[in-house]
Amino acid sequence: MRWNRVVTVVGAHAEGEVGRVITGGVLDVPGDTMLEKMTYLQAHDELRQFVNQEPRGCAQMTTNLLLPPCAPGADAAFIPMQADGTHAMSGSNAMCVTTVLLETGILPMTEPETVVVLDTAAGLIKATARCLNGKVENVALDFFPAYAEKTDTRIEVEGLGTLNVDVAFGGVFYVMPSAKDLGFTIEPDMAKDMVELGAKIKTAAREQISVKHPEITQFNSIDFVMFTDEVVTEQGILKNATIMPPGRVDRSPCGTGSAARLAAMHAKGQAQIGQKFEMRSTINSHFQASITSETKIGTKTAVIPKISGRAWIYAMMQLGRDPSDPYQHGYTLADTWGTEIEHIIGNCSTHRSTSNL
Ligand SMILES: O=C(O)[C@H]1NCC[C@@H]1O
Repeated sequence: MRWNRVVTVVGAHAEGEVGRVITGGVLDVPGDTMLEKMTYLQAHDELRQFVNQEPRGCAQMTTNLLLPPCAPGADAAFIPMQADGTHAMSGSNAMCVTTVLLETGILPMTEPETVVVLDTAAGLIKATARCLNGKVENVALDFFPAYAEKTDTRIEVEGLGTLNVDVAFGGVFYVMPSAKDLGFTIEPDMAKDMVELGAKIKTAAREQISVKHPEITQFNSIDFVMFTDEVVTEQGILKNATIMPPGRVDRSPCGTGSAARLAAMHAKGQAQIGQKFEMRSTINSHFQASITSETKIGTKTAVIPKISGRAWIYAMMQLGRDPSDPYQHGYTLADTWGTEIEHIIGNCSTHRSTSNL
């Protein structure tokens, strides 16, 4: 075998959402902060294309690049790379990264509890892993501040008319329509319909609502639509369905989406500090969610969410590239990758990358 590129990847999922972790083959990324490193990767897309695009990847997953931390006091850092690009933070992926770090021994595991501080482009995340007999049984994430940009705001959506939505930041910006307002409940057989509805709602929201994080001004666009639903409201059992490019449903209850939802609920007086919620996904997996305290982002009232869930390792793999492979950067096609992203076929990448990653 004569590969000219090899990347070691650990396959993991958190409550059903795949978050693979690159543990070898990439030394570092230029930048003095994780925000700068994320920005570099957004401009030099080769690594993401190599690991996420066909034949080595697929649209329904994230590949997380594990890096040394930049922030003092952090133990590790990660950057989520998804089908539409590189993002600042991800809850289900933070659970996968923490589980991989401890179960593969990159960081020492202590029982019954190990704390891992993760550095991300959106800020520091304290991950508390409950460990038993070498297994990470649960990862509780103490998020950075989440806040509601708008609550109960109306948008006009093609084919749907006027829709009431919340918009909030939980690590990325979410627009959150209620499934009930649209006449459905979040169930597996609604996945395709939610993807189609989500595309229209995201277009409308991006056109009609402007967002800008008060402190990290680079965060200035709505990334995901997350449909919200109630299962048993009185018991705090809720449902989330995050629609991700190029057109698929998050298999987890969505950590950053749950954080954003808690911020919107708190702003509307529907969630109090310490109140516990169970966030369920379209496949009925679940996160535990609560607000630990209130804070400020600039002049905006914000909350500190705590989101916890389980992750499992399912594979150890090496991804490689033969010099004669005509698809050095991989490829995508609209049948499964949709039309929102630019398709790359053949030996060239749309971003003629100068990166040496
Ligand atoms: O849990 C989360 O925050 C992630 N799950 C997929 C979409 C988000 O990145």
